[in-house]
Amino acid sequence: MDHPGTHRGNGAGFAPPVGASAIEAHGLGKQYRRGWALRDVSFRLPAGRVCGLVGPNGAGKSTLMGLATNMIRPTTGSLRVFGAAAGSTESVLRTAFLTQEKPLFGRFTVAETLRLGRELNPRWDQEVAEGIVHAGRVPLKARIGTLSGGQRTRVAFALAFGKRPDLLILDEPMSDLDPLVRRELMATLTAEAAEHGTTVLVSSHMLAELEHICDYLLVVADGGLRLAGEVNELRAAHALLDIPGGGSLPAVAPHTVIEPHHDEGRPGVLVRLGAPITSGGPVTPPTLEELLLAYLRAPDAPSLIAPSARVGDIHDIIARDRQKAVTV
Ligand SMILES: Nc1ncnc2c1ncn2[C@@H]1O[C@H](COP(=O)(O)OP(=O)(O)OP(=O)(O)O)[C@@H](O)[C@H]1O
Repeated sequence: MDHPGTHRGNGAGFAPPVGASAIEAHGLGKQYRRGWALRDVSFRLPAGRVCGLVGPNGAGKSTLMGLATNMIRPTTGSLRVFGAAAGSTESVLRTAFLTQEKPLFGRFTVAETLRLGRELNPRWDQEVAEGIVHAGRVPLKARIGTLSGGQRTRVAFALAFGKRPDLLILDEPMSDLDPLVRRELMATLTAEAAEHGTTVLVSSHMLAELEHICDYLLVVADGGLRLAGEVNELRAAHALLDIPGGGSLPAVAPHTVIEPHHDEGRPGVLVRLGAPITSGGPVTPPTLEELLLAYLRAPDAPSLIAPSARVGDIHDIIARDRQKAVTV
């Protein structure tokens, strides 16, 4: 079953509707007894993106994913999935969630587990699910309880992909996989996302790995959103600048220094650009990993929500109105 506003599975790639949001959060917050796990978070994740969710331990990543899948109820604010309230039938049918725990029935065989997936999901794709299981040579007759941790993860992946979700949320799903299997499942992930236009939100501490698969980024720290936007727009908003002689920080004004950066022993800084740089040769944007490390190491740096990730942005509203006019 296709959904309004999506174009799916023609094998020629996917162009999400202009302005469509997979996730939109407004003033989202979650307070536990010990304090706020997430506070006043507002952003949108445009449909069709593969988005990395990054942050230090305890930053609020799992909480955000729990809120997006209605496993956790917000204390403040709201979150919508493709325009529907998190937890509504529509958002549940369109979302697959894979956690670190991967709860599966130990007594079920792999085949029975996939059959359950088929019976519970109207859009089930048996071929995709079996393909993922077969690629790891996991026997369909094996009981889940007898599988290794990595094999169980593979079955959980098969269930998630077999559901043919529009939004796939992965909470550090690959921590127990060997490097070759990680690579294989990452490749499956990006191929599936590109072919079917699936929006992916994946949390990971493996920054170098995210660089290969993500075109969008959310960085959380201490319960707040620090960076949000397209990888390219976030990288282009920053630069690595040499500081000749090693001193003179005023030379980097009007930019915001995020952190000192030493490239092959040359003193420099990673800055958020406050104005275009017109002199001094080409500007080097940081790699995604350099950018993420800088923000993780500099918790006091001001947050940056790029235009594409802002909610209530006038351009969004205009684009969405245009889209509505086209689809009416
Ligand atoms: N059920 C809960 N009860 C109380 N506090 C909680 C609960 N779940 C999470 N927290 C707290 O909320 C904060 C955010 O936790 P969360 O699990 O979202 O972080 P995370 O970014 O996913 O961390 P990690 O990278 O370690 O998995 C932490 O301080 C955590 O202790």
